[in-house]
Order: sequence, then C-alpha cells, then structure tokens
Amino acid sequence: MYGSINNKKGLNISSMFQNLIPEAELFSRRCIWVNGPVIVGAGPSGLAVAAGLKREGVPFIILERANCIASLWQNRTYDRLKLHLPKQFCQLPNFPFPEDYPEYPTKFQFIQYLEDYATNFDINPKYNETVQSAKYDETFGLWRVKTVSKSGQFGSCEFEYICRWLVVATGENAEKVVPDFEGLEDFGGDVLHAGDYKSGGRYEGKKVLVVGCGNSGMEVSLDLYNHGANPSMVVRSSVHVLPREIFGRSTFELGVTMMKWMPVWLADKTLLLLARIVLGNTDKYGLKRPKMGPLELKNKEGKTPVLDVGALPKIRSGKIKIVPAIIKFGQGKVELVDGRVLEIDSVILATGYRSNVPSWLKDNDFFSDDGIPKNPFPNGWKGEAGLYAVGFTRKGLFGASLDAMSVAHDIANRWKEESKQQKKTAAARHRRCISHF
Ligand SMILES: Cc1cc2nc3c(=O)[nH]c(=O)nc-3n(C[C@H](O)[C@H](O)[C@H](O)COP(=O)(O)OP(=O)(O)OC[C@H]3O[C@@H](n4cnc5c(N)ncnc54)[C@H](O)[C@@H]3O)c2cc1C
Ligand SMILES: NC(=O)C1=CN([C@@H]2O[C@H](COP(=O)(O)OP(=O)(O)OC[C@H]3O[C@@H](n4cnc5c(N)ncnc54)[C@H](OP(=O)(O)O)[C@@H]3O)[C@@H](O)[C@H]2O)C=CC1
Ligand SMILES: O=C(O)C(=O)Cc1c[nH]c2ccccc12
Repeated sequence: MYGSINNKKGLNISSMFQNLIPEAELFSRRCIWVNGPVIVGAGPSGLAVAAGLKREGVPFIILERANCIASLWQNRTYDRLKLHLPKQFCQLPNFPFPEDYPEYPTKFQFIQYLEDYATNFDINPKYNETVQSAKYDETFGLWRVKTVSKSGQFGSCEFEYICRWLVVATGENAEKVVPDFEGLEDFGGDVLHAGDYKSGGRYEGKKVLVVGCGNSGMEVSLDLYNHGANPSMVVRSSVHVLPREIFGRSTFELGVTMMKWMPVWLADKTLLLLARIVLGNTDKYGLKRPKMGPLELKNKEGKTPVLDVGALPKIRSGKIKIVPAIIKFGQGKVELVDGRVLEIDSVILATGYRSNVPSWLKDNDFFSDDGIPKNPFPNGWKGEAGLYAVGFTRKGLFGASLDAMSVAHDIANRWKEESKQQKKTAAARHRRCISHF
C-alpha cells in the first residue's frame, strides 16, 4: 500500500525532493509515498471514507493521533451518553446498526458498532500518529503530510507522507474549548472539562458549577443531580431546548422532514410552537431562547439545540439551578453578573469544542479561521489540488456519511483515471523498448 523512501514502485522520493527539502530534514524523518489518499483522523468520518475506498479498491492510509478508533467517543464522553438522534440518522454508509439496537443506542453500543465497522471493512489506522502539518507542494502537485508518532522504537519518531490526495477528517470537536476565567487559578477545587467527565459518582454531596448549557452541560448537570450532587448551571446567553420527541416522533426527524417542504423559518416556527406545547415556556426558568430559530441557528452558526433527555424537569423543580454569566472565581467561590457569590466545591466546563485544522493545514484558503470549510453544505467536501473535508457539515453523523460517500467516490474516480494513465504510459514505454530490439 505504501513504501518508504525507495518504494516498491521504483519511485525514489528522496531524489525527487532533493532540491526541495533540506538534506538534514530529509534524513531526520522517514519519508513514505502513499499510492492513494492520506486520511487524517479515525473517527466516524475517517472510517466512513476508508470503507468507501476499500469498496472501490483504492489503497489509503489513516493517521490517528489516539491509540484507538473514534477517540472522541471512547475517551472524551461521559458514561450515560446515548445518541440523541434516532439510529437511522447515525449509521455509516453500507453497514446498518444491528437490528436489536434500541432507537437511541448507548455510547458503548455505538463504539462497538464502529469497531465492527472497522473490522468489517478491514480498516487498520496508524495509531499514535499526530499530523503536525500538511502542505501542498505545487512543484510536484503532491501533498506533504508531516507527523510525530509516539510509539516509535526510540520514543517519538517523525514521518513524512507524500500523496496526491488529502482527506481532512479531524472533526468539528477536535479540541476542548477552555475559556480563560479570571481567578480560576485561585479557585482551589477541582476543575474538569466535560470531555474528561465520566460520571457523577465522586461528586455526591458536592456543590458543582457547570459552565455552559449545550447538550453536554444539560446532561452533565442531570447526571450530577442523579448522583446526589447539587448542580448549578451557567446560562450566559440563550439556548433552544427542544423535546427529543414530539408526540412520539423524533424532533430531529420532524425538522428534517419539514425542511424538505417549507422554508427553514417556517419549519422553525412550527418546531417552536410544538416545543411550547410539549415543554411549556422555558424562558421563565432562565433558559431564554435565541432570536434565530433552532434549525437556522444550527445551519448558520453550528449551535446545536438541546434535545432534552431529562434535565428540564429537574430545572423546573429547582433541583438543577440556573445561574447567569460568571464575573470571576475566588477561593471556593464564584461571582456572578447578578451580584451573587456562590460557594462551590467543583467546576465542570461544558464549554464546547472546536476544530484544530488551522493549527496544522498550511497555506489553505478552503477552511476559515474556525477550522470549518468556507463553503456551506453540500459544497464543503471538496477543495482544490486533491484536498477533501469530511464531517464539517454541522449535521452530525448524518452529514459525515453524506460527505464520506461523495469523497470516496470522487477519489476513486480520479485514482482509477490516474492508474489507467500510468498503465498506458508504462505500456507505451514498453512498446518503445520492444521496438528498439
Ligand atoms: C458528546 C458528543 C455527543 C455527540 N452525539 C452525537 C449524536 O448523537 N449524533 C450525531 O450525529 N452527532 C453527535 N455528535 C457529533 C460528533 O461530532 C459526531 O458524532 C462524530 O464523532 C464526528 O465524527 P468525526 O470523525 O468527524 O470526528 P471525531 O469523532 O472527532 O474524530 C476525529 C478524529 O481525528 C483525530 N485527530 C484530530 N486531530 C488529529 C491530528 N492532528 N492528527 C491525527 N488525528 C487527529 C481525533 O483523535 C479523532 O479520533 C456528538 C458529539 C459529542 C462531543
Ligand atoms: N447525546 C448527544 O447527542 C450529545 C451531543 N453533543 C454534541 O456535542 C457538541 C458539543 O456540545 P457541548 O459540549 O454541549 O458544547 P456547545 O458548544 O454546544 O455548548 C457550549 C456551551 O458553553 C457555553 N460557554 C462557552 N464559553 C462560555 C463562557 N466563557 N462562559 C459561560 N458559558 C460559556 C456556551 O454558551 P453560548 O451559547 O453563550 O456561547 C454554550 O452554552 C454539540 O454538537 C452537541 O450537540 C453533546 C452532548 C450530548
Ligand atoms: O449532536 C450533534 O452535535 C449533532 O450534530 C446532531 C445534530 C445535527 N443536527 C441537529 C439538529 C438538532 C439536534 C441535533 C443535531
């Protein structure tokens, strides 16, 4: 599939790049030619592209910084997590969920499904390998992808992959967002990001401030309450809370169906009316709704509405308290914009995630500064010069699957075309050689 400096195809990458790469750099890294795309990230998006390529017979490699597939799901999610959308919107292409899975699989079932997916399509990522930079080399029309591998024989090892196509599948949630709060260093209690939170077991009897009211903040607050803690959740601006289901039908599915038949503003108005009937007025509990409707806000700004799985009744009954924005922390306390000072034992930052693409993809104008492709769905999967992006549609796993199918199909066509060309050139060379005899 791939070879090192003097690879099997006889292409001497070292001499090809001699004029381009300083000698010291060339020999400090192992240089590997990939006869096909390099996929960065072995989450659902990377796996789905890989499966599509396997089906088309295209060779590739996947580089993954963690030591497992789907590291977001395996390492950075809490135990009580279930998929929020019905399973038919979360399955990857050409591999349905097992029939006995519930409508909303648990995170453990989802991880098992992804493991089975990788096994089924014989996908073997290179683990512990972090992409540090990727740059398009215009002279040769090739991508140069530099990595640091943690599991090298000598501790850490550097590699450089050279390829025609680069698939970015590092996700919208690659890094934790950790805001810089005044006084947090003096707080003294434990501070955790929601990405490191597993369960409320160790918070029994503790006063916990949960910062942020997205799906993570809501569910962590509920989990804390269920484990005998006393949670207060910071809502600094506004949030759309919707029921997960409306009259027995998935709210997400209802939204998707409505958007096929009516403009997004009307679908939003209808959803909000139904949410009001099912949930009542959420404003009066401190959960002010944004001016923009939930579907439009998700499409335009990527802000996901909260699909309630039980936190709202606890907020209504005052078991989860809602508090406004933070001014600053002090030792064992927090000061809020309404002048209140709360004594707290612990802080959980449910303040979200961000893409990390700008930190490693060099000289590119396909992604904007926030690490999301500039072209909105459905045009954000294909860039120039063999660059592709999967899983940045703000449409969850459903959007990732659509991207993956387009990307695998497009690369397969180009790979087959180029292979045909190479065979033709080789045959012509062969004929010329024979005619010389
Ligand atoms: C708590 C939580 C729950 C969610 N629930 C749902 C849901 O129910 N339904 C839904 O549709 N969506 C959900 N999402 C959205 C989520 O983004 C998708 O489920 C899915 O994980 C996206 O897959 P991905 O492969 O694009 O990104 P990820 O799953 O984040 O995978 C990206 C991979 O790239 C690797 N990586 C990153 N940077 C580098 C680098 N420089 N070098 C090498 N590897 C790198 C990461 O380690 C990771 O393994 C949820 C998100 C969160 C945070
Ligand atoms: N089961 C599921 O399907 C689940 C899915 N998810 C998904 O994971 C993704 C990430 O969700 P989540 O982790 O909740 O992150 P989000 O980005 O959705 O929410 C972050 C929250 O943190 C708040 N925040 C950020 N900075 C500050 C600050 N300085 N002070 C106070 N509040 C702050 C934001 O407020 P503001 O809005 O004012 O910026 C917002 O309420 C989403 O797509 C979500 O849907 C998460 C959990 C469960
Ligand atoms: O949970 C997420 O992050 C998702 O991206 C899933 C999702 C995509 N579109 C939505 C609209 C409403 C609620 C959840 C989602």
